[in-house]
Amino acid sequence: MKKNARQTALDILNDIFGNDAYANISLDRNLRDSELSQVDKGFVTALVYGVVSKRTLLDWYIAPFLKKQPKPWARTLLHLTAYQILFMDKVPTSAAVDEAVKIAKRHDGQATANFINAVLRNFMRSDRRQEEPKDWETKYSMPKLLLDKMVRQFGGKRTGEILESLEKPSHVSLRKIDPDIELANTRPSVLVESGLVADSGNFASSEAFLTGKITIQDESSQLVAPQLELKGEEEVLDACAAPGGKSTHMAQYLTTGHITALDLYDHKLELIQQNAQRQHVSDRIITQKGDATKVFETFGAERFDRILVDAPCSGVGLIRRKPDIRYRKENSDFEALQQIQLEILDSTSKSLKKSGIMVYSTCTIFNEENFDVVHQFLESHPDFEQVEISHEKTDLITDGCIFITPEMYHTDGFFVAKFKKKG
Ligand SMILES: C[S@@+](CC[C@H](N)C(=O)[O-])C[C@H]1O[C@@H](n2cnc3c(N)ncnc32)[C@H](O)[C@@H]1O
Repeated sequence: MKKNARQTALDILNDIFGNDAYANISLDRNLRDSELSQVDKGFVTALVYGVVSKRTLLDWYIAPFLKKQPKPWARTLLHLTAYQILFMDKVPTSAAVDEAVKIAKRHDGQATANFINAVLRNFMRSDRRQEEPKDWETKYSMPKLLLDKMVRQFGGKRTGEILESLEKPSHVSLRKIDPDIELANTRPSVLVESGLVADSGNFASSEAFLTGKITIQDESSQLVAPQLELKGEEEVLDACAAPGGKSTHMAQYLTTGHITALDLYDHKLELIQQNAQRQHVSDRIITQKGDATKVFETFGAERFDRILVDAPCSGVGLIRRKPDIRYRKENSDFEALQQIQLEILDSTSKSLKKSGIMVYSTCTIFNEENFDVVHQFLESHPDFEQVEISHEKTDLITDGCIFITPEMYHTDGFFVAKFKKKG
């Protein structure tokens, strides 16, 4: 039997919460070969991301109507249906409930179907729908660990603004590869010359994307490549390169120079190659499997003119696009990541030529992976100095670094620091 959209969404959600699958990967795996129409695939994607980003809140709405604790899949089915009732104006409530009851019956028989039916009907008859929780942990479905860290770093007011902005749908951000390209329903980015922004749209299947005239890359991430000050002939190391967003952007500035694009995994190196081919820069990008903490051992001293360390990080700045990130963090992750980030910088710094430029970037908003790393690196590497970054949008700059949080320009949260090796 052909699997319908809601059943597909439920299966993906169970994969995420039951098997710890990444939402984007599970969506891709389940939708790639599915017989669903494009509209239904869009519906599944909206359901999955919606339920993931509002899981705690949805549970708060249905909890008073649970006379017994449902099995995990049945609880997720209730979340899925409550999400349609509360947040999807165009979906008729009756269709959402009827389909939930059918799924429950197929899955576990009539008794469970009756239970799901009773919970949902009681929820709809109550005033609960008009209520809103006050605490941010529930209202924004944000785990306490992250919430506490945000409040400590940003204070209550700005944390509230960040959380509120994460609730709004992401923009689609594009990078122009053909500088003259004009695309309907897009507007120029106010942050980067290379950028175009759209409120929505499936650009990955557009002619411009497939022929390499544009690519999909967040505006904040497009701020990185210009910091390398590439003239064209440089030998560049991109130490953590996959899937190649920044390697391919840097390659656009090169003529005779090359980028060595390093990453740990073969399947990720393939993604860089695919991206480079589509964007017509594969002659300037050499992929290599390797560990960025061992760059010095692999490449030796003073080998590169420029180095980019787009480090593995907690990715908290990406929560709007990847809402499941919030459930994957533990305190020890932040400490471990800082250690790796410093190890990578230590090793790569030795392979940079004198007077060379090294750029460090992350897609997180927490100090311990950003400013603290910069301070510790500079303290232990007196042969390096920080280069102050400037930008016409002066609010992007904090202590000489680009530091952008998601509420400022509705982009991902991002950090960029720039260093020079003394001559
Ligand atoms: C933030 S992502 C890089 C994104 C990429 N620069 C881009 O713009 O598309 C970090 C990457 O670092 C890789 N990575 C993690 N640890 C690494 C290590 N020790 N050495 C090399 N790459 C590593 C991960 O596989 C991941 O692809």
